[in-house]
Amino acid sequence: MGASQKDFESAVNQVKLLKKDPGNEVKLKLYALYKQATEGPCNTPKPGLFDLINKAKWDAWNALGDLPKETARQNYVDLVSGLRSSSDSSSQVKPEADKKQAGYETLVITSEDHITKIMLNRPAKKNALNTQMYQEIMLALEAASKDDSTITVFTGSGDYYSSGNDLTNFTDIPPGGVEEKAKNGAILLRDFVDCFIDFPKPLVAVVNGPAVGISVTVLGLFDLVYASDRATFHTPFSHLGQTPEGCSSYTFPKIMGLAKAVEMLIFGKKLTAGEAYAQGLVTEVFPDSTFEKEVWTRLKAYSKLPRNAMRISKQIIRNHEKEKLHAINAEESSILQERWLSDECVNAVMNFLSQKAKL
Ligand SMILES: CCCCCCCCCC/C=C\CC(=O)SCCNC(=O)CCNC(=O)[C@H](O)C(C)(C)COP(=O)(O)OP(=O)(O)OC[C@H]1O[C@@H](n2cnc3c(N)ncnc32)[C@H](O)[C@@H]1OP(=O)(O)O
Repeated sequence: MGASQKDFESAVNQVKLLKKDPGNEVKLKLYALYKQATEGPCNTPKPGLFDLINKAKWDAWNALGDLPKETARQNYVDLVSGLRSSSDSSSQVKPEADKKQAGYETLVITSEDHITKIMLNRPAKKNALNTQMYQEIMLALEAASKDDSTITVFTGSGDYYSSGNDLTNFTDIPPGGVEEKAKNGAILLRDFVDCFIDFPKPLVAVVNGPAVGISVTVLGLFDLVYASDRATFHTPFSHLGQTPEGCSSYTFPKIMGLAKAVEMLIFGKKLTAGEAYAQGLVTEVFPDSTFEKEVWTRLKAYSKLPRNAMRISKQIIRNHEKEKLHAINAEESSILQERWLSDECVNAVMNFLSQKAKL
């Protein structure tokens, strides 16, 4: 006799209680069997090219063809029963370490000793910048520019400083299509980088681990960059079919010379912290074991310096270039708007997303 509706419902509930993630392949099977058991053969339209996850789900369901509902129900119950026995023997605990200040979901912001610290806080995603994080950083910079702190510090939570732009930003296509997505992305990028160009107080990066993409390029707009010797600096733009942003097409050649900037920005050479220091992108490198202690001792001392003198000195140093930086930012953003629509970029992003797809 096949599984009853009650057995099936119970299996559906048991899936929610599994202690161990069964992995994408099994989740696809479960999804497909569930849909077949409850709705019958797949007859919904195939999702679009960019909609990777729903497309994978659709493929799995569609592959079941005309499998009868009863058989699908039985197969589902059998699959869940197998998963339960293997899941009971091992449990996976997801770390839940985020203590977030009210108002921000992707950042932890603290103010102490006249220092406003903005911590990127998506450690499970290596602090990749999703659209919410871009927006929250802009708000945080606006608030920090007006608060009573003397310096503002960026750092990352967990083992990464940041893995750069969240590549899932390229999914979730609006009704206006990919062109609208790219246009909005370029506006967001431009506004985001403008906030760094205009930030009036000394801006410090405490680079606690590897940094990728836009988290590296904007370092050219910071006033101090302290790095752990575990940090690396990587701008794999060509690999992603993309081009430099964050004003790096201007700041990097200026900071490190054309030859070294080209190695990073065109050929995607990943620098160690020592190399980044030698090339002038990093102010100082510290051993990882004493990084936090040394850096924060230093910053606390700096934060006691007179606020107005620091702010005015920054203005004198940076103001000549502001107009130019805004123009460069606008140009880089508009070039990227085109790039995001290119086959080179679409294929590279899809490659990453399909390897990492979670269902
Ligand atoms: C058209 C609209 C655009 C809108 C955006 C506007 C503004 C954008 C402007 C900037 C444009 C580009 C600049 C860039 O920053 S380019 C650089 C982009 N970053 C990358 O290419 C890095 C991709 N990630 C990796 O290569 C690897 O994850 C890693 C960082 C080397 C770490 O490898 P790992 O093996 O140690 O860890 P891994 O298992 O891969 O990662 C853990 C989980 O984190 C997720 N994740 C990591 N990085 C990203 C990322 N950049 N985007 C999305 N998700 C990321 C990864 O998927 C894992 O997740 P899960 O555990 O599988 O769920």
